[in-house]
Amino acid sequence: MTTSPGIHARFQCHFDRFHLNVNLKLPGSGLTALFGHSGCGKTTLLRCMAGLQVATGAMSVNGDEWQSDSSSRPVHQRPLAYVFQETSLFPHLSVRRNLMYGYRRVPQAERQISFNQAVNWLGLANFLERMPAKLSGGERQRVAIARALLTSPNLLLMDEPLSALDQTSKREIMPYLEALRDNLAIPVVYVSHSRAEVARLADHIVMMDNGAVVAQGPLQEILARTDQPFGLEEDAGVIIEAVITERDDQWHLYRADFNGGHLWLRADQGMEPGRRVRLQVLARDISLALREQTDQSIQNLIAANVDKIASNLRPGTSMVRLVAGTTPFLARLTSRAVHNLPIKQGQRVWMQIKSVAIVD
Ligand SMILES: Nc1ncnc2c1ncn2[C@@H]1O[C@H](COP(=O)(O)OP(=O)(O)OP(=O)(O)O)[C@@H](O)[C@H]1O
Repeated sequence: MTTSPGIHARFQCHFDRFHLNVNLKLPGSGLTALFGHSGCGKTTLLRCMAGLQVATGAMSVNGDEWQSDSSSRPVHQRPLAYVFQETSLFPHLSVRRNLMYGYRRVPQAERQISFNQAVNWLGLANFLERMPAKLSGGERQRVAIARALLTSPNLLLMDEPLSALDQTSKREIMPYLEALRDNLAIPVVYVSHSRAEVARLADHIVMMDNGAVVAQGPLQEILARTDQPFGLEEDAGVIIEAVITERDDQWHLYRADFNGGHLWLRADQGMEPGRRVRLQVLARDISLALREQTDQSIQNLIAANVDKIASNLRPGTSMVRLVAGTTPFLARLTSRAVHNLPIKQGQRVWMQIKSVAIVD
């Protein structure tokens, strides 16, 4: 097992009718999502990482070996924190005392996150004297995450932390999770089967099926693959990192710049220039033209190079991977359109983008 940076996780474990067999190298920072259908083994993999599930294999986190073929540290000797679907706050302690519980046990010299930092990141300043029963589900989960961070872990594991929350609470907690993703120095491994959560939060994605990894890599790259894991061609689409640069009050539009051009979008909520957003562009919402056609209704026209064409994934349908600047896109076309235009690898084309949505 290597002691190089990043997370190395190689596990094999067997239940009656289920086999987990993975060998992963994940980034040593940022948020990695474990994504896949119910029962594919996400929780089992997380439990193997934590040492909660006995498995053969090896595990190291940024050079620190937790498990090898000859030895395995028990869970309490692995410097990690685990956040579950359901929070387990002490009901008889205030938020402040819940937070202090783990914090006090970490020697001062080993504390990586200060009390105030955790309180600020999770927006808890106004709740510190409240009892858990007086908090909403989302607020309780924010306390649970802060409490986990205050134990100064080297790895944060989160198992569907939003799945017990209603839609409103999910919306409220999202910006806090985004802030964590952007501020935490330690890696986060986050289990989810929600595409929306993964699209919004993940830097890196591991797609699992039946106990095995079917694809893994940076979110943008994986979503822009022409061969869609799980046969998701119908919903195929890319996520783009962009910055709002302009608000057009006359037409109620926002301009979002990304590496490769800019897109105009409508948004329900008010946004100030400078705000970073993730945008979703579906493959079925992009058509291609060989010239810039301004005499039509689609306003988002982006020049791009054809990188790859996957023909007849389904009868009569082709998936075209394009790159504008450094940003990949997917366009789903009929194979006849690809043939008749024709669209060829390496060609310069214009993408006509019918719809762009902010991921929220
Ligand atoms: N202790 C166990 N004994 C026997 N089978 C188990 C045990 N734990 C999990 N399994 C089985 O292993 C498979 C993977 O379960 P796991 O909970 O890891 O899936 P998951 O992807 O996290 O699913 P979900 O999204 O529904 O939480 C399932 O078929 C499950 O029934």
